[in-house]
Formats: sequence, C-alpha cells, structure tokens
Amino acid sequence: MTRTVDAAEVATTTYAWQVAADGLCVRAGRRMAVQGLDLRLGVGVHGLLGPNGAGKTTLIRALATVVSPAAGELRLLGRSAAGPGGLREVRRALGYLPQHLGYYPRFTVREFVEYMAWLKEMPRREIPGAVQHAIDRVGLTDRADARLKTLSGGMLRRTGIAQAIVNSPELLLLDEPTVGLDPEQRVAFRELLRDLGADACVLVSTHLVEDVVAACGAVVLIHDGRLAWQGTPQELTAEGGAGDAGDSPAERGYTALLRRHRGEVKR
Ligand SMILES: Nc1ncnc2c1ncn2[C@@H]1O[C@H](COP(=O)(O)OP(=O)(O)OP(=O)(O)O)[C@@H](O)[C@H]1O
Repeated sequence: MTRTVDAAEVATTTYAWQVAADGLCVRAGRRMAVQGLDLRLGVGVHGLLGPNGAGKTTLIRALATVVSPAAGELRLLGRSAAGPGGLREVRRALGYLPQHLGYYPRFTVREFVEYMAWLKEMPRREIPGAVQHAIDRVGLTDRADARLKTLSGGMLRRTGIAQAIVNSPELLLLDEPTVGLDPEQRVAFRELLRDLGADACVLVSTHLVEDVVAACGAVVLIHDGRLAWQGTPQELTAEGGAGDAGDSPAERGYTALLRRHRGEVKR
C-alpha cells in the first residue's frame, strides 16, 4: 500500500543557522526585556552571559517557543517562530531546561523523563532506551527510580538536564544549568556540554564566566535586551586589562566588554 507523505516530511531541512533573530523584541510582563536583538547561532556550545536583568531568561524563553516575539523576526531550525505553523516540528527537535523547572514530586526520575519524551512526540519504541541514556549521561543511573521529592537540588537540576536532552535535540536551551551542582558534577557537565555541542546548537546561560571558558566554543554577551558582543572565549579573555574588575582574565574581559558597551549605548 502506498503511504501518503505530507509536504513537511519531504521538505528540505537545510538552513544556515539553528537560530536567526533580526530585530527581535520580547516582552517580560510589561517590560520589553529583549529589544531589537540580532543574533545568529550555529552548531556548537554558546555561552550566554550578561548582568542580572539583561534579558537572558526572556531570550531563552522566546527561543524555546514558550513566549512569542512581540516584534522582529525569529527563525528556529529554519522555521519561523512567529506563528503556530512550524512550531510543532521545532518543538520536537528542541530541548529546554527552564530556570525554574516544574515537576510532579511523586514522579520518579524515569517517569518524569519518559513523560517529557512523550510530550516531545518521540516514537514510542525509542522512548525507554532514550530515557535510560539521558539518565546515564547526567549521572543519575542509580537514582533513576527515586521519586523527585526525595532528590537534592543538584540532582533535580540533573533530572532537568536529562529531560532536556532525551530527544537528542538539534537546539538545546539551558537556563543556568549549573546552579546547585557540586564541583565534581560541574566538571562532568562541562564534558557533557562539549559532547552535546558536537552536532547540536546549544545555548547555555550562566553567571559563571569560568564555565563558559571551560565548556563553550562561543560567547554571546547581552545587555539591556541587546546583543553587546559575540566572539570566542579566547577573544573575551583577550579584552580584559589589569584595571578591569574580576578574579580571572576571562572575568576581566567580561567586565571590559560590558563597560565598553555601556559607554557606546548612550541613553
Ligand atoms: N514577569 C515579569 N514582569 C515584569 N518584568 C519582568 C518580568 N520578568 C522579567 N522582567 C524584567 O525583564 C528584564 C529581563 O529579565 P530576565 O529574567 O530575562 O533577565 P536575566 O538576564 O535572565 O536576569 P538574571 O541574570 O537575573 O536571571 C528584567 O528587567 C526583569 O526585571
């Protein structure tokens, strides 16, 4: 019997950038927290830096399709994020760890990750293996059948990372994933990030400039809802001078770039 194939299944999936934003504006409550942001992101691990209130969480929420842009253009995995048209396909290929993860406390780690795999419309046969693999990758193998309400904050964060990666996303958005992780887990997580970034576009927000230098191939710095700077960790580090605040060359580079951007953006 011949199966009917719809246009979306045969449509070409080649695109230049996993994320392409032009003049993107996104509201957070009454405030325009992202205002006129131009950004291109491809495969690799991109560290998202910026001071408190810069708009990092709001940007990530827009890229995760949980909030619609107020203005400008946003294309994710080659599809427009403006309307419901291509969002279903984008969401299947997306991984998202929110800043505050909602969960059912009586679910076990495995049940929760399975539930998220099901929401992402993964093929049913692939789910058990993919869930086990995701749990193993975040180092929770021996807690897979523990209820979420019995886990520590760091273990919950790792469960959140497991649900984000269960579908092997093409676009992975992690909002402060290292909060609550102990030093050993942070180092293990950096390795996982590098691995994930080999064939996916990963955007990870953090306040730890050192994490970015250790685990990211690229840096996106935003300030006041705008792109302030984009480059490599090495370029960021090279920007810092002896007079800039910070405990490491990379932190001094971050401070220098922000200072320069604030000077350039006169209000
Ligand atoms: N629900 C809301 N209502 C009103 N204003 C909001 C709301 N959420 C965020 N904002 C404002 O939008 C701006 C951007 O916030 P956002 O959380 O995106 O920044 P951030 O860079 O993630 O900050 P942080 O580093 O503190 O997590 C801030 O000025 C914040 O006060």
